[in-house]
Amino acid sequence: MSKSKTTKRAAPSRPVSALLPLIGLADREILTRLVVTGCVAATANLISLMSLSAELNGWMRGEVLDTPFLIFCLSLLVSYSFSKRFVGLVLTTGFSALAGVRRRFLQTVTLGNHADILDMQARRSFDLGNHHLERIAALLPNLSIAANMMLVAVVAYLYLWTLSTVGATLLLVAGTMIGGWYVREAQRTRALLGQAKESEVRMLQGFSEIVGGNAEIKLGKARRDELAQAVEADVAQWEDLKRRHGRNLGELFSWIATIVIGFSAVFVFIFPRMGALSAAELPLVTSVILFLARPLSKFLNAVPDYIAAEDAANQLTTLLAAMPAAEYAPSKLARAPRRFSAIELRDVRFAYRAGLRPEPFVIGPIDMTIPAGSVVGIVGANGSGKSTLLRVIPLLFRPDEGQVLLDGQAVEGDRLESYRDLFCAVFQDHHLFTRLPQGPTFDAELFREMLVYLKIDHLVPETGDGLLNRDLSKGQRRRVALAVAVAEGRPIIILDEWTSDQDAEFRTRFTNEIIGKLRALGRTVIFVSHDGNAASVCDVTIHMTNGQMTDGQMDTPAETAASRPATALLQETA
Ligand SMILES: Nc1ncnc2c1ncn2[C@@H]1O[C@H](COP(=O)(O)OP(=O)(O)OP(=O)(O)O)[C@@H](O)[C@H]1O
Repeated sequence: MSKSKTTKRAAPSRPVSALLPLIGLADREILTRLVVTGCVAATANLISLMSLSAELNGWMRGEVLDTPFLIFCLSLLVSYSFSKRFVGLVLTTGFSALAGVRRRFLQTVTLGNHADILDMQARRSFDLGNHHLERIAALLPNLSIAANMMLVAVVAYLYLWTLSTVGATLLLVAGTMIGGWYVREAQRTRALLGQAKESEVRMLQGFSEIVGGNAEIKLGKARRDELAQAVEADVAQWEDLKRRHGRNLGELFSWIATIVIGFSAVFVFIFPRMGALSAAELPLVTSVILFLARPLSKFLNAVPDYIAAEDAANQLTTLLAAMPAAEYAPSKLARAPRRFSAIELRDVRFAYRAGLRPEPFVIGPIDMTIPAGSVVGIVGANGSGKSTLLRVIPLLFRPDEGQVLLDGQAVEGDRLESYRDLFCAVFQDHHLFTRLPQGPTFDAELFREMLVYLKIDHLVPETGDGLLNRDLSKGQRRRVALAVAVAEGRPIIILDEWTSDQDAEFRTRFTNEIIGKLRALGRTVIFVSHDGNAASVCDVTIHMTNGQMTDGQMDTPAETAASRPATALLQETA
């Protein structure tokens, strides 16, 4: 079987902004609509200001002007409705694009038909990706308002240009210089936040170690002090970085107000004295400058947020580029297959990807046959590769070499999904879903019957829903999980050390009864066990030693039920 581990997408060339394409605003048509809407809103905004200022001038001259008031009302209305459209367009486009990213997570990381289905790396990427996504989503409303304000500032600035070329040029030069400084400062402030986040992660890890290992550290004073000191150091570092960040942010925001008022002062105090502005122009220019102050400070205030969102978008884009290309498609299977004759593993070899160890753990080459209806036990020492093999058989881990055959045909391409559908499993780290399967193949009657058989029915509500809401012990959870697996009706049941959390009664019942019951239901059972007696109920016993299969012959089954032809049993229950 050919290896199909993470197929990486080609790394894209780095664009000017990672945020805009990510939130769907790099699209030319949307950008044009945004600019037009924003400019109409900004112009209307400016007209309302100008009519206000004209009215004020009129009053000062002892005149009452009716027309500007009408213009004021109309322009205010236009400004309101177009600003609303602008912000709405940014937010709807942005959130739709972010929902698209979420769908991509769903299709690739969570459900993707790729090798690393249980890979921690995929889970980490998912958590990290979600974190970035949340940050961008939280900043988006603020940024959309700031973008709208930026257009208002641009229009007001263009108007200022018509009133005072010297003033507008001075403003542009000073604005470029001060803006450059401001962005650099905002980046430095943002970097502090990044460092604070790192120490926060370490600090929270420390806290969860202390909470998780509470019982252990209560028994060992030295260990407790050591952990407490490490967490205290992280808390102190986090505090220091957060304080510096807060101070810098406060300074930046104060600068905004100072800069804007400083500019107004230049226009009001200096320009008229220099003769650059006439007494008639002064009130108009001053009102434009004061008008500029509001959108400008709103825009500048959002710069640190924008840097944070760009940072998150950059990381998210890198993550998306590295995501596996294999995508999930809704199942075409109307009904899971219920019959097969045999599964064969031929020269199968699987290696974990290199991690902390210099040499990754390898299993194989494995050769084995699993006839339908048989009971296969996998035994061996800790770390010998039993659980790994248990994930290779249903192809949750795809072999690097060799083939898996279903009824003599290699399981590849389109056959993979229907092959996996033959199995249900209770792994060591199994997940008990909050809702029972809803499909027609789930046998609710058999589920209740199994709950009674496994003596857990009194703790599971009649509907079966909210299973996880019940405070079940580990052993009880495994019993419920087994009942669900059986009721799902798939022909093969995988059990990884199912007895490890069971009491003495159920440990004994597992080999003496439960396996026999599953066999009688026509199920093929593949299980891992440390129980020395397990081999006595198996048709095939696989002995694993350091990833190698040292023995895998068909033993004589201890249970008489096994002597019935497997296919006959399957046909009975299908
Ligand atoms: N995700 C992983 N990445 C890399 N190596 C792993 C991973 N999971 C397990 N291993 C390694 O593979 C080896 C076999 O692990 P496996 O869980 O299959 O053993 P096992 O026989 O089931 O052990 P146990 O009886 O303790 O459950 C171990 O040495 C383990 O360190």
